[in-house]
Amino acid sequence: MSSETMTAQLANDTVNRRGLLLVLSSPSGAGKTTLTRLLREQEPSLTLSVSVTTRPKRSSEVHGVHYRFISIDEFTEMRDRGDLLEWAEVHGNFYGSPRREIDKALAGGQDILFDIDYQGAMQVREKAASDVVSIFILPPSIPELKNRLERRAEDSADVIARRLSAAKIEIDRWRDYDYVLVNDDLERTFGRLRAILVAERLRRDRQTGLPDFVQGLLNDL
Ligand SMILES: Nc1nc2c(ncn2[C@@H]2O[C@H](COP(=O)(O)OP(=O)(O)O)[C@@H](O)[C@H]2O)c(=O)[nH]1
Ligand SMILES: Nc1ncnc2c1ncn2[C@@H]1O[C@H](COP(=O)(O)OP(=O)(O)O)[C@@H](O)[C@H]1O
Repeated sequence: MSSETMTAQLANDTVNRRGLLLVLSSPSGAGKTTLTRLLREQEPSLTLSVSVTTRPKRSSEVHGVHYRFISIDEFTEMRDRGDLLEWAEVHGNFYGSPRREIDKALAGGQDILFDIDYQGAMQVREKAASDVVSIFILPPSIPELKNRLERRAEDSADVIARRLSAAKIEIDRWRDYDYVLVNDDLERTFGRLRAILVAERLRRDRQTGLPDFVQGLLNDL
């Protein structure tokens, strides 16, 4: 990821800034897909990194929108060609973030949203540390996490059991993230998520156009 591609002018900003990579992780059922959907509706300038996965499609999912559903052979080929920025095995399936779409979005000066697990979050951070903002979503309680997985009614009982048992290892990774949100009330959590995005976009180091902008102000004094 060259710094040149990251400094493109971002729409609606007075001052040029670098794009950022917003990484959301959580144990299954805590609400990251819901929060991602809300962010995409209300922050259209944010580009979602659509992952490839070998997991079967859920009935609510659309190929190319939520994931690109591919075979294990296709996944292995992409991975071995170096087409994935990061990849991991999660709950017995493979997932990865295609590099091409990310490079294209960054070249267009977009911020990018990743819904990936902690293994992927760590890989993205190693590759682009200063551009990553990572957020971990926790459920308000374990019974509520279980309720949400059951209410979603998209997975079989054994898949739900597998996801709940993985939650222990995932929840334990909370210290690796910049921010932690407890997703109790959805509207409140979403408000906090947006607040993080707004503040992170305004970090001094991300506003690469500031020296010129401030010089312009000084020249006019
Ligand atoms: N490392 C990595 N993890 C991913 C990727 N895409 C999805 N995941 C994670 O894989 C896990 C399972 O996702 P999914 O099958 O959609 O189930 P859900 O979390 O219950 O909605 C979640 O923790 C996702 O964040 C990816 O491209 N890379
Ligand atoms: N704050 C919340 N309060 C109540 N239900 C929620 C909340 N956030 C998400 N849900 C519901 O919980 C279920 C799991 O959420 P989802 O976004 O699919 O989780 P994840 O992507 O983390 O697995 C969905 O049915 C969703 O509508």
